[in-house]
Amino acid sequence: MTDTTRPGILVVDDEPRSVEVIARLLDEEFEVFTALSAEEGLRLLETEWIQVVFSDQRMPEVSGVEFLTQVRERWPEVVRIVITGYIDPEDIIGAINTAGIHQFITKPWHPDHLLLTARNAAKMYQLQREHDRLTNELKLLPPVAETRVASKRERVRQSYRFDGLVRAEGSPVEEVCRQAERVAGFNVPVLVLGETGTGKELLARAIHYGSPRSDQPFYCENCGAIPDELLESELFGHKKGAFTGAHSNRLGLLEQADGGTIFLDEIGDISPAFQVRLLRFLQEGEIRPVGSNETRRVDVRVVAATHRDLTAEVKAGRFREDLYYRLSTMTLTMPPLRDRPDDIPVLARHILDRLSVAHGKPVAGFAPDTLACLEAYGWPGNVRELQNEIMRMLVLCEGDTLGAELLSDQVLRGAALNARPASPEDGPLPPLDLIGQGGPLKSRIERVEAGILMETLVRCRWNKSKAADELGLSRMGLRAKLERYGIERGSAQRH
Ligand SMILES: Nc1ncnc2c1ncn2[C@@H]1O[C@H](COP(=O)(O)OP(=O)(O)OP(=O)(O)O)[C@@H](O)[C@H]1O
Repeated sequence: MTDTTRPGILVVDDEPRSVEVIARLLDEEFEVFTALSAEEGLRLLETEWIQVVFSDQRMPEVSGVEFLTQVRERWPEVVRIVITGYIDPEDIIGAINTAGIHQFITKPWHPDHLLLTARNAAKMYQLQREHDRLTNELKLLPPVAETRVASKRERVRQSYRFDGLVRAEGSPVEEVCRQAERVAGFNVPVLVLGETGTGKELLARAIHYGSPRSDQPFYCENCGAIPDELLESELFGHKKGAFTGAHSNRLGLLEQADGGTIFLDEIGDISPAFQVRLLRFLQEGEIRPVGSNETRRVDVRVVAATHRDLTAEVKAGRFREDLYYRLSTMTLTMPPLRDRPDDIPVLARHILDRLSVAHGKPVAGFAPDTLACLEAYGWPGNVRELQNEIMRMLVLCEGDTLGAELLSDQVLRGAALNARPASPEDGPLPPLDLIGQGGPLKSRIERVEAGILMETLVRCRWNKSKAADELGLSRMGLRAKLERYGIERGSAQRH
């Protein structure tokens, strides 16, 4: 069985004696594989975990550079080194361009030099892998204004702290974060429940970056709507030829996340067969790539999430009870945005600041009636939908404030419909079904304004001082507007 703790090195040379000498030299520190031809070398690359290739330049069938060009095409991450008897500057440039050669070693080589080259190459492989991982994580990062951190890693960590989950004081999200912070330090699985867009993934990242594993990788896999075979190969990896299209070996995410955390989103959607596969992994801590006979032990913390009611799924027999208990040592629930309306203005402000910096479009903020609508709307898509709405408004905005006229019909209409009277005698529902109808912008805006006035008065139980305060109007200003729109308590609005 391959020793995955030592870097794998492949030595290719048609001279058995040369191969043997190099192998003996490197054997103490590396897992060494040897091949007497390029063809044999390619076969080994397909099946073994190899990070560095040393190849002789002069071989009968293909040259070292030609062989390493093929290696580059199929395994670009592998570090490639040529051993050659002569050095011609033009050959070097050609080899660097076509085969991406990391280094040339000239014959006769010194053992110390060869060993040092092997060590540096293995280190380079690791650094490159780490770099790729951080770049991937940074791609997913929300841009953070005013954050100056020393390193990329620190930037990632800073962005995903628990206070990166924006919420108002006293929000139910505070309690969720408190519990998550407590469980972060324990090496136990966490199940995050909540509707789509509520911030489950953000919470999972905060758990990882708040845990002792924070220096290790964090990977996400969306398990929903993806066929079993693909999911299996994504998570567990596969060997070349394991199925049609498996052109090369592939390292699964569970192995890549070794030492760190994997976030399995939409876990409630996995098939019964895959539930068994996952349960086995959780019980044994071992993975076996598709098409391979070898198992490997990995240490990965699992944070799973679903928008489904998983206990109901268990009761209905669609989700295995044993897997449910394995995953849910600690269960956290992200509340929907409509159940935490106080978070809306804080989140809206945060999102607007972030987007206006990211898109270089400074705006002062939201008009009071815009905020009132944002707070009244139900947000079935939660924070993600709020983000999209604000982005849309930012694109359309021509002034320096986001006015209600920029809101989508959906939000305007939904906000109005949600603004139910506190009791029947408090008055009629605002006639905001008119909003969706056509007409010149000015009259549509007036209809929106009238609706917002009505909604605010209903919510403030017709306390006009409170409504005026909330709307940022003087009492006189409010009265003028009410007269203009013919709004009074107990009467149907005339617009
Ligand atoms: N409290 C919050 N503070 C700041 N941003 C948030 C917050 N909650 C969610 N977001 C943002 O909203 C978007 C959706 O969040 P996230 O992807 O974490 O939700 P989710 O519940 O995992 O969604 P899904 O179930 O659809 O995968 C992300 O861009 C995230 O950064």
